[in-house]
Amino acid sequence: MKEVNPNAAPMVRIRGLRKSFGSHVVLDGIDFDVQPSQVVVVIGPSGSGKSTFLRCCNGLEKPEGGSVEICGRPLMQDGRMLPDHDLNALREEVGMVFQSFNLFPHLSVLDNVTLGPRKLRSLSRAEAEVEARALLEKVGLAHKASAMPASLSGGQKQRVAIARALAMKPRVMLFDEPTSALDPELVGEVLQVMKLLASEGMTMMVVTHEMDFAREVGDVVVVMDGGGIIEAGAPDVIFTNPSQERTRSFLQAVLTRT
Ligand SMILES: Nc1ncnc2c1ncn2[C@@H]1O[C@H](COP(=O)(O)OP(=O)(O)OP(=O)(O)O)[C@@H](O)[C@H]1O
Repeated sequence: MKEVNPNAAPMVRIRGLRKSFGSHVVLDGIDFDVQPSQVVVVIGPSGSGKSTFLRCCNGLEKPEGGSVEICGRPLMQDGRMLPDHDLNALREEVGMVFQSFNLFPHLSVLDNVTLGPRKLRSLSRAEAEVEARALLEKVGLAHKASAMPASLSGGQKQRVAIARALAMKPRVMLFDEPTSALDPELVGEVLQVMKLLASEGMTMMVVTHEMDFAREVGDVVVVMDGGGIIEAGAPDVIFTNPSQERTRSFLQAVLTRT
């Protein structure tokens, strides 16, 4: 477990977060802090609001109430989002990786990674390419710089998506089921890159069904159900001695399935 400085300001501070779709309350007043360098793994049954929670943390979903702060700066307050210009600036601090990769299909791997820094960080093509090649090296794909996304495996696409998110130099990385769309034999290569980022001190929030990853890499495991966080704690506690019966039966169901 990483040392967490109790006096450090949280990297992500969430208070009273509420989100509904129509009459369906998905997040019912969530309070949570993510400390710098922490890896928070979010687990819970299907439909428990894990993705919605993550998406609220970078403004992809607009909540009805509550606040989210990134590095002390409000992304939303009392359910009101920042104006677009400020929201976009703050979003650059929060990288997001989706289940479905979301690469630009008409751009090469290198151009996928350089686009954001050129447009939003105002880097020259040459500067952006130097950084992008280093990131592709980090995710083990330096040799695929000129390839088109369609020629890559799912695991390779996801590693490009991670490199692309990192190219914006985020302070926090959000992963929404990054391995769920992958064939089982490709899951490991993506988890490996995520483990590397964790070991380098990246602050991460990860929604995943990969319980081994939650156990090995998570500093905190958050269990969601019924519109809220039902418990949160160190993986060894959550996995061996959860305080909630709902956590126990969820884990039992998941662990017997895998
Ligand atoms: N855009 C939307 N419009 C209407 N309902 C939505 C929308 N997005 C999510 N929901 C509903 O909100 C609830 C929570 O969805 P969410 O995707 O956050 O759950 P989850 O825990 O991530 O589920 P899963 O593990 O299956 O991905 C679900 O009942 C879902 O159907």
